[in-house]
Amino acid sequence: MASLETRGLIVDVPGRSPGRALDLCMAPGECWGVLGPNGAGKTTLLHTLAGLRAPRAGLVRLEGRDLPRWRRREVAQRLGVVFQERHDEFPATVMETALIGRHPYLSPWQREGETDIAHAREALRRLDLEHLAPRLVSTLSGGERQRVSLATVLAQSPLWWLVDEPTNHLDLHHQMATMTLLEAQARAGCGVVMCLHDLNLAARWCSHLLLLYSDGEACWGPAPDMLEVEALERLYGQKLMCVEADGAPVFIPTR
Ligand SMILES: Nc1ncnc2c1ncn2[C@@H]1O[C@H](COP(=O)(O)OP(=O)(O)OP(=O)(O)O)[C@@H](O)[C@H]1O
Repeated sequence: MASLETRGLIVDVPGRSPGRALDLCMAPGECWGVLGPNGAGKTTLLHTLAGLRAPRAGLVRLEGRDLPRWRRREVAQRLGVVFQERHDEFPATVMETALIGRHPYLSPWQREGETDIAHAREALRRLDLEHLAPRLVSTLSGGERQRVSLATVLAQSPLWWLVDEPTNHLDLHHQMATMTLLEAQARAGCGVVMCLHDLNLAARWCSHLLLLYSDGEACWGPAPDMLEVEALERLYGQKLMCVEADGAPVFIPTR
């Protein structure tokens, strides 16, 4: 019942023919990677799943109920979205930003309480950001800001994580730490849907994959079934070779 589903979903990518309707059934515990070339509609799909953008056709269903039938606050308690870039440049500190994750649980003029502050502190600790708590977000590096976005959703404790490029701007250590965090969320009973450009992160960490093609075609299923060299070459218009390392397939673009 805690599933996130789509029925006949056509995401609204302007100027594109409908392509294949998405009938996805994503369950808690699963980690979905959305792969595809630039402009294929990955971000648009994520925003549609979050109810931030209307689909061209079809519907999104959360816990068996159509998304528009939920109250916005109920959705915010269940779906956490990590956007690719944040442009809201309010002069807020790292701590104040993490506390925004608690707003779905507060009434409009209610101040954050001790539990909220404890959630935010713990989220900052998990993302290696404790020492930056009093800093203005506008003064942070790209990778530090990305970790603040992740910490804000962690403080929110959503059932579903919708993440656009989780490793954007992150160094190798923080890439691994972030993927480990998302995997731990899935193990703890959350669902994760993430757009990824790094095919190898997807191959290593995702239980399921959705391949979105430029023309609106799509296919999806358990990751091992989707990691076919030919399908991936067609997806990216790029020749690939595949080797195995550390127990996972590794795809290398050939020159
Ligand atoms: N408001 C808009 N008006 C016109 N075109 C738009 C609008 N929003 C998105 N698009 C177009 O829809 C297409 C899909 O965009 P989207 O951001 O979902 O792609 P993406 O797969 O996430 O790409 P990327 O890998 O570059 O992040 C793009 O071609 C984009 O230019």
